[in-house]
Amino acid sequence: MLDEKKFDVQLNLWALRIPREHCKLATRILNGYLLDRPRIKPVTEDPTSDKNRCVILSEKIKSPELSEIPVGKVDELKELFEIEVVPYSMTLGYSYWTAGHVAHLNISDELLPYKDVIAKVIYDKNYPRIKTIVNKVGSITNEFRVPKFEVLAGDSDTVTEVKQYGAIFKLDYSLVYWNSRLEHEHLRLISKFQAGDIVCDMFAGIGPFAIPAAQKGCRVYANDLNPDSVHYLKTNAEINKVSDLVRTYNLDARKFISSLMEVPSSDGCLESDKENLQTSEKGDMPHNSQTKLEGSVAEPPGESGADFESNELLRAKDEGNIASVKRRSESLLEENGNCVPERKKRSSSKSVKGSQPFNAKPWEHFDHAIMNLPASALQFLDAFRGIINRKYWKGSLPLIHCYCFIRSNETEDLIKSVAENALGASIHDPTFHRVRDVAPNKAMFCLSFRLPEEACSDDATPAS
Ligand SMILES: C[S@@+](CC[C@H](N)C(=O)[O-])C[C@H]1O[C@@H](n2cnc3c(N)ncnc32)[C@H](O)[C@@H]1O
Repeated sequence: MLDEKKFDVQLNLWALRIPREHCKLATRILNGYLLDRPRIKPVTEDPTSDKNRCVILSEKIKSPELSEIPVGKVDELKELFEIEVVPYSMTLGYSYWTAGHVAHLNISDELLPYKDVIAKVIYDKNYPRIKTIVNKVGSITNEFRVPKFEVLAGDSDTVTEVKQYGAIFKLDYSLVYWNSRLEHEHLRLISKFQAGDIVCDMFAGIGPFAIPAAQKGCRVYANDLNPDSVHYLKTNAEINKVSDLVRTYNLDARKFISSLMEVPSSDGCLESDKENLQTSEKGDMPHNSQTKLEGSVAEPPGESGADFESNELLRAKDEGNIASVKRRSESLLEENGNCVPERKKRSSSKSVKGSQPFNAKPWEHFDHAIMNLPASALQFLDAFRGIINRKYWKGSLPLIHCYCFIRSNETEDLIKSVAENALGASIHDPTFHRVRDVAPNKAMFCLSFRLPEEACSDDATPAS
């Protein structure tokens, strides 16, 4: 008989008891220092008074002196209200420890000799709810950020489904990147977007930003270099019924953004479209030459885009042609097989906010770029140098959300200067949002800023 009590984990934490009207601001100030556990909200009712709330602090806050929180933040709170620190205990019981049908273990070195026994017990006690037990092996070194797992018990099928904020994500965890701990962050960033916004997700993975953004009514250009991620990105757009708002690409991020920003020539067709046509006509690329350079157009089922994708995109000769092939498909979709002169096309993307179908022109406007590849996204900022053509651009410049790591011996100013060097321009009013600690001396941050005007100047050279 399974003793469910054995699964209990007792958390002895600290919380701040604060007037409810200050809750929003206080949680913003305490960003990075709040309890960070999936499915648990760090703000709860105060059992002693409905005028207050309890803001539960992270497990790393060890004492009521709050010495782990920077003094500046504590001072900011003190200006708002008198700080009252109270002990806060909670038990994460058997029901908390939900799992998909795969249990991921990260067995420490000293327990490795017992890994098979551990796996067997978990498997026997939880089958059929859990069908596979895996253990993470080594650290992630490959460019697609895919961890290696060994199957310790059960079915070796590595395809699974997870749910986040009402969206379903299908994935093969042996082939693609996935991290359930980013759920809050995905949600936080999407909460900044408006319906109708145009979003470029440069390192989209299987879609945890792209899908909920589309569910909110944003139009999303989603790209990933890993062809398996793109496969699941498309699948997930279909499962969540947002294919008409998500366009998927399988390119290097620099190539992706520069292709997307390519302005069509005056006759409404891109120069590279013409080259593409020639390539297709010559037929020097076999139909089945689908490589990781495939770009795809996620059109609603039954639209003419489907044929276009299967016949034309698979023939695309190199990465540079992909977006232009895609854009030509937009023209084709717009007017039944003909490239449409600019004047006949619909008006600017901004004027169609929230409308269907997906008829954006990213070289005229996009609102947000998401760059979640924290180990190197800062270096990819050079991709924005000189890519915006002021002659065509409408409205304000886009907001860039660039994820990065900051070590304890580094400062936000240092990271800002790394970003500025890559951009070739000064960044004004950046915000740093602390996402989570990833190691004792290293935290993941999201650096958000508006693309500086300077980065659009003719002197800013595009990245090669
Ligand atoms: C940290 S994951 C983030 C995935 C997703 N945005 C998320 O939040 O879960 C980074 C992704 O970038 C992709 N990637 C790595 N190098 C890339 C490149 N040069 N261009 C485009 N995508 C790349 C990887 O395949 C991986 O899916």
